[in-house]
Amino acid sequence: MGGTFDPIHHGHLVAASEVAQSFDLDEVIFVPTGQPWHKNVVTPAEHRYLMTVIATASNPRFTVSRVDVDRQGTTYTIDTLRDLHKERPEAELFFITGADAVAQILSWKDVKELWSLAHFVAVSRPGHTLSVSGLPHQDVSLLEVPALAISSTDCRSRVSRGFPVWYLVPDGVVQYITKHHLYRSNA
Ligand SMILES: Nc1ncnc2c1ncn2[C@@H]1O[C@H](COP(=O)(O)OP(=O)(O)OP(=O)(O)O)[C@@H](O)[C@H]1O
Ligand SMILES: O=C(O)c1ccc[n+]([C@@H]2O[C@H](COP(=O)([O-])O)[C@@H](O)[C@H]2O)c1
Repeated sequence: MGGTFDPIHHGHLVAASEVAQSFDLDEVIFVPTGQPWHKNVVTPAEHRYLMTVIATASNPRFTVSRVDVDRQGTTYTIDTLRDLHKERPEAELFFITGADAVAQILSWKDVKELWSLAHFVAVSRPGHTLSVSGLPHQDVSLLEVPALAISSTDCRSRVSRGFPVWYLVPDGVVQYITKHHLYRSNA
């Protein structure tokens, strides 16, 4: 599951858990982005990576990969999948996205090659229509997951306005945000 994870929240974790269960996955690898081309991310990748490690630590099926954080330059999923294939040549890869992300997928780099590297699973998300219209049906599955209207944007905004994010993100992530003074002034 790729994401900016700025910060990781319970919407991400529930989506990953539901896909793991429904597709009988051995492992869910969370892959925090380095610098995505489509977002102006100001929080250093190392903070986003560590929050993802903290959030996933209690689930033995969840792991976190540094492939995107450690690669120089802009993050593209085509590179993420190539790197994961090199690391795990025997693995059958699934890439988990939300309804909003999959709706943009035709604009992603080397999209035609993406389908040969992984099966894509798009999960429902409040406020977004889940659709595979225009996408190769054999390569993309849809999954309805419990609706959690949580976004990282809203979490950042709440922290910057002095509102709590308890129960929107895991407790350890709240503590990390507080300790490192994240999101105090940016929404
Ligand atoms: N509440 C949610 N329910 C289902 N999927 C989600 C949810 N939040 C995020 N996702 C999906 O998780 C992946 C990573 O999301 P991302 O890290 O960009 O979080 P975000 O909440 O969308 O962030 P931002 O608000 O900064 O855009 C994306 O594919 C996104 O669609
Ligand atoms: O490869 C691309 O061109 C591309 C464009 C937009 C998003 N992605 C990936 O989609 C995942 C979710 O992105 P985001 O912005 O919702 O965090 C993340 O792993 C991004 O690297 C990838």
